[in-house]
Amino acid sequence: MSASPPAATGLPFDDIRALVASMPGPDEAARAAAWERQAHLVKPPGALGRLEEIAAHLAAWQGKAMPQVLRPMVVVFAGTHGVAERGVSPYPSAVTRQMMDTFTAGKAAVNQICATFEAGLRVFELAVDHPTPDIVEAPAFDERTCAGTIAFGMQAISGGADLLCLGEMGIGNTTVAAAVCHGLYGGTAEDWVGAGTGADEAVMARKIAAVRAAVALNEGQLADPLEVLRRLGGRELAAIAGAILAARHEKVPVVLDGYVVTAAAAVLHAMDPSALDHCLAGHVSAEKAHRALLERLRLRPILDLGMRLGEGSGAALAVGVIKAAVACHTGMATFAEAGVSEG
Ligand SMILES: O=C(O)c1ccc[n+]([C@@H]2O[C@H](COP(=O)([O-])O)[C@@H](O)[C@H]2O)c1
Ligand SMILES: Cc1cc2nc[nH]c2cc1C
Repeated sequence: MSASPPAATGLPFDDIRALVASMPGPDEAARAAAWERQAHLVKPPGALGRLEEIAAHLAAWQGKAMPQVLRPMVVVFAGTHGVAERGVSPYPSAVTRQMMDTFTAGKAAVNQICATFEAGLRVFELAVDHPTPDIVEAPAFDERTCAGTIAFGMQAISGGADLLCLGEMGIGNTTVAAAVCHGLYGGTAEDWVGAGTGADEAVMARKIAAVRAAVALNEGQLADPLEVLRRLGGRELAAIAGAILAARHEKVPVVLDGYVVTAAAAVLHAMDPSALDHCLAGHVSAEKAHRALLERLRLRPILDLGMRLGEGSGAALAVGVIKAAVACHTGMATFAEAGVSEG
């Protein structure tokens, strides 16, 4: 269930930029054919609401009028963060490996949700025993390692999935996600920091101070979104960006999980506003800034259940809705086939 840590590939940022510049667009003929079919299915037009949009989205990005979700895959990237030693989470960094063991034992929340919807689950370890440097003091990576970790994340689709759900595990990573958002979008540290796993007032104050200081350390160096990722991010965020990019090139639609995954996705969006067009937001998490971030990215969450777990749980839960959308699209009769009178 886990893979080895990222190997340094020597891939520089220019290669990542080239992959962003060469992203394929949607199959508009497949999208149009899907909407045409929806118009004839045995229901009042539009009566399946968002399910119809989801079916058309999958048609456009899988490139087939009759999309399928037979092999949904949830990929969880796990990383550790030097900044966690500043007391920005109620939990110790050791929980990251302990939770990986729990995923392997099949006993975490995401395991149960994947089993419920017959989704696969893969956990990729990203050198969990070697935290990235504290972003308040130094960049999280050098360019080669950051690009190598993005490349490593591209393996997420290697199993042949037809829908890729992205999740993460990493104590301290809601601080890192806030730093990335603050670095990309400005505002104040307070705008982007939330309670994560359940920060109290003292932890919140340390989080805000850490995010403010990390961004201040890099003042004048954050115009390039890949530099924001390199200086303020972490391994799981870099790998998630790579997975989103690889899925786009392989015609695999993506489902994003919570704030941390969306912050990683935002790096690609800042490089090219169309970079997330193949992505659905599985849910809006209870992390304070997630809703605002989704709005900024023009992503409408499928679910809004007050969850704030991470580990891909919200994206995995959305698989149930997405599977139902595809089942209706492909399995329903048309008015003519059912012999039902059209209005
Ligand atoms: O992504 C989210 O919306 C989210 C919100 C709250 C918590 N998390 C998870 O909690 C961990 C990070 O929380 P923290 O407090 O350690 O920064 C990490 O393992 C995430 O998967 C994730
Ligand atoms: C127990 C626990 C489980 C998690 N799953 C994702 N992040 C997590 C953080 C904690 C603390």
